[in-house]
Amino acid sequence: MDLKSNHTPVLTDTVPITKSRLGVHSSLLPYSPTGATIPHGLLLSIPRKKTGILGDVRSSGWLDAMKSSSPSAKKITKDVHEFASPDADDAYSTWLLRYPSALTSFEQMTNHAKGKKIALFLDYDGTLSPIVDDPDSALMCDNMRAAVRKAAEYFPTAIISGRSRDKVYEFVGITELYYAGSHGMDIISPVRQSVSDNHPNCISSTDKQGKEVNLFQPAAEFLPMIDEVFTLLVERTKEIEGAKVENNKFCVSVHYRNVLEKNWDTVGQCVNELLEDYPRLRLTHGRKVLEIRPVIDWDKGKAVTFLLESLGLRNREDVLPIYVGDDRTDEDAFKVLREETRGYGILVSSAPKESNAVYSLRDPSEVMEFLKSLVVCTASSQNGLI
Ligand SMILES: O=P(O)(O)OC[C@H]1O[C@H](O[C@H]2O[C@H](CO)[C@@H](O)[C@H](O)[C@H]2O)[C@H](O)[C@@H](O)[C@@H]1O
Repeated sequence: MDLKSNHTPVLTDTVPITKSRLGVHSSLLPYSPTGATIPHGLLLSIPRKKTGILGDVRSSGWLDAMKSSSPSAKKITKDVHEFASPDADDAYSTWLLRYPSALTSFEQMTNHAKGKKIALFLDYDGTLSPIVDDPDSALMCDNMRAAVRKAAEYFPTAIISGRSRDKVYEFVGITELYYAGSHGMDIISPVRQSVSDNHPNCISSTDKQGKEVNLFQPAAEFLPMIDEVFTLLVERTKEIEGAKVENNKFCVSVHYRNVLEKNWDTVGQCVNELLEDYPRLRLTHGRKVLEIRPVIDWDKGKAVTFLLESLGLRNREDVLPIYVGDDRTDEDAFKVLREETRGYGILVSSAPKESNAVYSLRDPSEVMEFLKSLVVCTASSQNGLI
């Protein structure tokens, strides 16, 4: 299977992803962990600096990063579907040459996948549910739920979300799936001895149905810190109309989708100022959201590898992982698949953007169509092999 296709890997994260890359700091403070529970290999060395000079901070980029963090759902709809200009259409068509639609390339994809077992990895927000103004109302529709449930009958299927694992489980509500919350920092996976041997933070536990599982929480020691930061951010942003702080267990999201653009810098300042006091936390950008997370070397890409290993599917020539996602955090997973030249990353986007994905889908409704097609195609062949 040739996954290199006709384009070379690209770096997608045009917006800086760490505090140091945001230009917040100008001198380097090596990260020194105080906790003992994180395996050494997971520690990220993030250069940090304490400055407090917010003028410098602003001029060095985080406000630009906030502004460029994905068009709103309304804007996408307007730009692409309702009043799409010929220029926008042309740009999207040109972009599709580099990231072909997984629907129009479906036959080609399944031909490449012949004889392989598919493992499905799905992001939640913007992939299974459309982006909406209120994060608590981002429910997936029943048809999508049915499509995911059906897919899980044929393929091992995992949801990997920035949300807390409990929250995403509440939204999805399908017991047959594997769930990774907090951008992969909270995973429930099948019991497998080799995995718990390799990952000291992996412990035996039981899931909601009482089944024995492995629970992997590589940032467990950060829990009190994240709670503290959540409480402080709720307090400090309470005067900013429209700002919303979400506790995602091992990370915190600060939403500014509903904040007037003129006040975005106030949101950014609040977050960056607070982070000055937490050198073991870092900042990443999502879709109109600032995400605060522990400085550990763990992301959605590592979560995919972990889950493949837990499912006994890692390093197997007969396994084809497919990851569908829309966000910058999903790029880590696309990258892993691309670098290992196995599997397909599928970017969900209605607007052209750089990605490590190989294919694209326009929106969640196309994701649903894709999942249904995979099931139909697989059902018509033998034993889950296509
Ligand atoms: O990894 P994901 O499952 O894609 O989660 C990423 C973040 O998604 C949510 O925020 C985004 O979706 C909201 C609902 O559509 C939208 O209002 C918000 O602007 C988006 O950023 C979620 O609320 C975050 O906590 C997740 O980190």
